[in-house]
Formats: sequence, structure tokens, C-alpha cells
Amino acid sequence: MDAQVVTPLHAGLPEGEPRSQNSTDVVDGCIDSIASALSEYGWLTLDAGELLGHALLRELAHEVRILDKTDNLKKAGVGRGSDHLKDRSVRRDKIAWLQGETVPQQALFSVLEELQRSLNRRLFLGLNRFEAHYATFHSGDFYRKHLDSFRGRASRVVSLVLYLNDDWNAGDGGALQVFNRDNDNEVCGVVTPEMGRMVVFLSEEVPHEVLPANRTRYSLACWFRQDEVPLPL
Ligand SMILES: O=C(O)CCC(=O)C(=O)O
Ligand SMILES: [Fe+2]
Repeated sequence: MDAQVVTPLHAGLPEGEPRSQNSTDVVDGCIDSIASALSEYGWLTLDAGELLGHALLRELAHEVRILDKTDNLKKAGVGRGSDHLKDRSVRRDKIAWLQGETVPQQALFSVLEELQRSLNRRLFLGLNRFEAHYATFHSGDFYRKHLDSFRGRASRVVSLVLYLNDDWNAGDGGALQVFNRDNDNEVCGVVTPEMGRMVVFLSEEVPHEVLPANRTRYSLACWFRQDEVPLPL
């Protein structure tokens, strides 16, 4: 079933409200909708404009463009540690991990921390850290159907992707296809990587795929994790 029908996230957020000084208030306004869509469908999409503020979205979009233009994004791999392979037939994006060292990244991290706390309160997920990277898909790049985590093996629990592209048209490709968690042949959502659009899903359960982009596609992905012993990135 299409989770988009149950994501009236604006309902809890006053129209046009700027980002609050207190990230608790903003997250409080939408956590009910996020938690219920995650438990019912395993995924949802929302407009992060109010959650993050339009100024912060612009700053993050600016950062990833600079990293791209200065060649500071590196080819992404598949798997971690000894499994880490740069398999170009599976994924072709380039990434740069966020270290939380810039003002926009710190502002983002404070919202993500609050989201992590709220997800723990609502869904008892035991999330204890998150990691985030910028990604660039250049024209022709894709990421084949995959899960972000495998049960009992890795510790990514909730995935979040934020898109940072102005004026994205259907002809630009690069949509995220989301598959039904109970039937991975059934597409249950198509998300256009438009500025401020955000998608959140259960990392172990929801298969997804980035279709080939026809122009450069910028995004930021974050994984909320549950690690018994925190591991280095
Ligand atoms: O950029 C997207 O839409 C999804 C990226 C993704 O699936 C990943 O990085 O694991
Ligand atoms: Fe993924």
C-alpha cells in the first residue's frame, strides 16, 4: 500500500512557521505521523521545509555542490569493512560523510538527534547513534534495488534521505522507487528528489532503488543505528 496517503505531516506543523529555536517543538509536531506510518507501512515521505527550515535546506544544498565541484566526494562502496566493494554495477554515486563541523551540519544534527530521541520514545527502537553522508549521482548514475541493512548483521535501523535539487522534472530521472516490504516486486511509491522532500523507511525491511539520473542529483542520507558497541564509521 502507498504510504503517501498517511503522511499529512503538515497537519501538525503551522503553515509557514520558521524553524524553531528549539528542535524539540518541531519534531514533536510531526513525530506521531512519522511513527505511525513507519509502523504501518515501513516508510513515508514528507516535506522537510518546516522541520529543517528553508534557509538550512539551502545551506546544505550549497555545501554538497561545493563538495562536488571541488571533487571532495568519493566513489561509494557496497557493504562495510572487508565486504566493502566499489561495485559500479550496483551503485554509482559519490559520497562524503558529514562530520558535523559546519554550522549547517550542526543545525541538522540537532534536529536528527531530536528525531532519534523521539523515535526511541514512540517506537522503542533503541537507536543510539546516526551517520550521515552527502551523495551526488551524476548523469547516468543509479543505485540498484537494495536494503540498507540485513537482519542480525548490520545495525542500521531507520534510513532517512533528504533531497537537495531545485526544479526537478520527471524527465530528469533519478526517482527513488520504494518497494512493498511484503512483496519486493511491487513498487509502492516513487519519490522525486525535489528540494526539501524527505523519505524515511525501515532499513532492514524496505527495498528501494535509485533510477538513473539524467542530470546531477544531490541528496543527504542518514541512518539511525543501534550498535551494542559503537563502531567507528
Ligand atoms: O538517494 C536516494 O534516493 C537513496 C540512496 C540510497 O538508497 C542509499 O544511499 O542507500
Ligand atoms: Fe539505500
